[in-house]
Amino acid sequence: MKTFDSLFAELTATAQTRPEGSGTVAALDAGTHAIGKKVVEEAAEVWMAAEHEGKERLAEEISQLLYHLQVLMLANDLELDDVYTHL
Ligand SMILES: N=c1c2ncn([C@@H]3O[C@H](COP(=O)(O)OP(=O)(O)OP(=O)(O)O)[C@@H](O)[C@H]3O)c2ncn1[C@@H]1O[C@H](COP(=O)(O)O)[C@@H](O)[C@H]1O
Repeated sequence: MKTFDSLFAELTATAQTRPEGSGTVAALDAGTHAIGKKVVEEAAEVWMAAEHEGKERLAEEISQLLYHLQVLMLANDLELDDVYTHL
């Protein structure tokens, strides 16, 4: 099963190797403004799922939010430790 750290390692490699058809590469090319909008959209979907859609949908929406947060980290040259130091 993927974890937060293993997904970040995968996305870091994806950003470097830039495989064709990667949504991550497309998002990174679109830039921080576009990624930030996606983060806000996914956060709203997390909120709605928590209120109305049940645990399974909530877990799915949270996974998408975590993904987009990681893309935002990569777009801004943040490492996991830059975040973990504040936990
Ligand atoms: N975990 C994810 C992941 N979570 C969410 N997403 C993206 O976020 C979108 C969220 O879906 P929504 O239904 O909320 O959005 P949508 O409006 O239907 O879709 P869009 O029109 O916004 O793309 C998905 O369509 C994906 O584009 C993800 N994209 C990729 N990953 C993983 O990231 C890795 C690299 O992926 P690629 O860069 O695509 O190769 C792989 O392990 C993937 O599994």
